[in-house]
Amino acid sequence: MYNEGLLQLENRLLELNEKALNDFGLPSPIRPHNNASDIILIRSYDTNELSVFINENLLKLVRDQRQAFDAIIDSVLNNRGLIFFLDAPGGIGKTFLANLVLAKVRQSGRNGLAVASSGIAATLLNDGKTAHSTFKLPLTVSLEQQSVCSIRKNGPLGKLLQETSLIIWDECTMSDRAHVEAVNRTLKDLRNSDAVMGGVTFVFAGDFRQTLPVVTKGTRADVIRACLKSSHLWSSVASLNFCVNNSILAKEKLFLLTLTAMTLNLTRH
Ligand SMILES: Nc1ncnc2c1ncn2[C@@H]1O[C@H](COP(=O)(O)OP(=O)(O)OP(=O)(O)O)[C@@H](O)[C@H]1O
Repeated sequence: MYNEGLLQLENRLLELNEKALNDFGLPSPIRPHNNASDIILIRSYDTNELSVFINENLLKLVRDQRQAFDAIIDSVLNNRGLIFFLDAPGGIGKTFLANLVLAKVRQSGRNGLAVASSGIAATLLNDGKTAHSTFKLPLTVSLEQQSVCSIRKNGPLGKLLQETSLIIWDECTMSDRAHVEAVNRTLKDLRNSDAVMGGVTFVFAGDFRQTLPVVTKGTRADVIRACLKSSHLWSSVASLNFCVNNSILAKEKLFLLTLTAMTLNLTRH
């Protein structure tokens, strides 16, 4: 019990700032691994469960979603390191597609990381976390500084990012581009690569029609300047556009009509 407590504490510390208990003068837990730096901050997935999930949902993809799915999976499986942006209005199925892509990549035994700009959006992704916690993003970034994330190359998180084949960043349109640029610099350094995002297949998802980055006391021009679209990285991004998902809209319309009918019935009595 005592050892289990220490293990859990140390795992959390490693996740938060890559430090072990003995870095703080506290007793170290006994681990099945040789040392704390061997811990890989990655979950192992049940491939049977993933297969069931994929089989259930792959056939549901509409044409545009399927094309996007194939393009992303092709980039991952052939190590093309392409950068995509899932461009569609809210409710059209970006998160649905993202979860399916993650399942496919994880089922193939590769690492797929899911992050989102907000905590709520992160909970909708399978094993998703916030971009801030995953990339250890600096709290204050400015476009003038060449900020990087505080991730050690030989630490567990550094190793994980070197081995990752796919990163999905949902609701990226809410993030300041300085954060995305800091991640780009960090991945290039960690993966010893000059390619954008260090050569990992990267999928941004979001909707510029929804919330944009918040710039304290900023003008409209400042907000536009903070947008991902204003970044030099944007020229490397391939947009995958979704049309309106008719089948889903039809169901939603039917649901709304049923609700309206029920409300009218209630008010009549
Ligand atoms: N091809 C599909 N088949 C069945 N259901 C789908 C499909 N695509 C999306 N959906 C469903 O539609 C709803 C909205 O999808 P989703 O949350 O992925 O949209 P989104 O584009 O990420 O929205 P937002 O930008 O608001 O986060 C969800 O309930 C999802 O399960």
